[in-house]
Amino acid sequence: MTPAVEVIDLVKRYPKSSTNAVDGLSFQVAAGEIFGLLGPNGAGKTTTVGILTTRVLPTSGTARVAGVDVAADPVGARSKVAVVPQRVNLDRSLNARQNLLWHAAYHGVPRAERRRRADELLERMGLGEKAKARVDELSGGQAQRLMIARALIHRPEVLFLDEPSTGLDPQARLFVHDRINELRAEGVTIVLTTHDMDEAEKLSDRVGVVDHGKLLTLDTPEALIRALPGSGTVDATLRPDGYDAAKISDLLAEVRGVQRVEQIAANTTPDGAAELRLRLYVGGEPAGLLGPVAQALHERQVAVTDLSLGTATLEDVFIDLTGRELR
Ligand SMILES: Nc1ncnc2c1ncn2[C@@H]1O[C@H](COP(=O)(O)OP(=O)(O)OP(=O)(O)O)[C@@H](O)[C@H]1O
Repeated sequence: MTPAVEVIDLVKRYPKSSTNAVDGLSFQVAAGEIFGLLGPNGAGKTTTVGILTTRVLPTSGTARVAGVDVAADPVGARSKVAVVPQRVNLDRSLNARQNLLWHAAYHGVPRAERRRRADELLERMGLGEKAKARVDELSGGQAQRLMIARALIHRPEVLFLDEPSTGLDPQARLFVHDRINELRAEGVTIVLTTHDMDEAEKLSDRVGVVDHGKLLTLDTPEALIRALPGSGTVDATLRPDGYDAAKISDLLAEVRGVQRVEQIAANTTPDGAAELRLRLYVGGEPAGLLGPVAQALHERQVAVTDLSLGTATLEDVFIDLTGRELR
């Protein structure tokens, strides 16, 4: 079966830049899949999506959507894809329904069909009451839903969603997630770029993590979490009292069963005491480590304010791959 998205050795260097924004990227997305494209700020995600949606010209390499080469046949490619950008780019001179009708006309949807599809999509996106509302009268969440409706009007095979739930309240976020899952069930392929690891873990069949324009890993969220050294965790909040963080980390790394110790935060509490939060990644059952960890800290007279169990998440995988430094 033809992949919905196919990227081979893709390179993009912007004019006057000394580095490649996309640097030899290769991956495939199967038809009907929800694929999460993740990476820190500046990793090259928007550029990659820009190439796949024909808004950015690649420097070299190949990019295909639904089997169509985006460089050789941009018009053909545009008929197969749709993109929902992060920023609202609706036409403010038109009402909600007119935005959809205009877009349908642009894509050559037959006149009689345009109205039917527009009304159906307004209903589906919970905007039935807002058909005649001007764009300025829509809330951020409603505008976002209207952009999804607009993207779907020409029945694209691949839908690119850029940060689909940034700025949405929890209800709107759940609503959008339900619609995304529904679209997948209908066979639409979805490429999602997001910084929300919880969203990526929940929605994506597979995720690819990119940094500096290169693919670092690609697999199902479950497999990536399982592959993380120590996928169970113990979070410890401590009062280091004179010990430095590195020393306490070394001490805990020696507790049997602890595979890796990561410093999550070092703060000062409102009463002026130093507080340190560490995450211990453990190989086996993390509950069995609570006693030994508490004991090791007690022996050094380090006060513990909280010890709790957790399992690793996609966020842990992401941080493990891309580090904690701010971009
Ligand atoms: N139009 C442009 N001209 C020059 N450089 C650009 C342009 N657009 C992006 N870049 C650079 O290309 C690199 C990749 O940027 P890109 O926007 O693709 O990353 P991203 O992963 O989408 O980041 P974010 O998560 O912040 O949206 C960055 O170093 C950025 O500064």
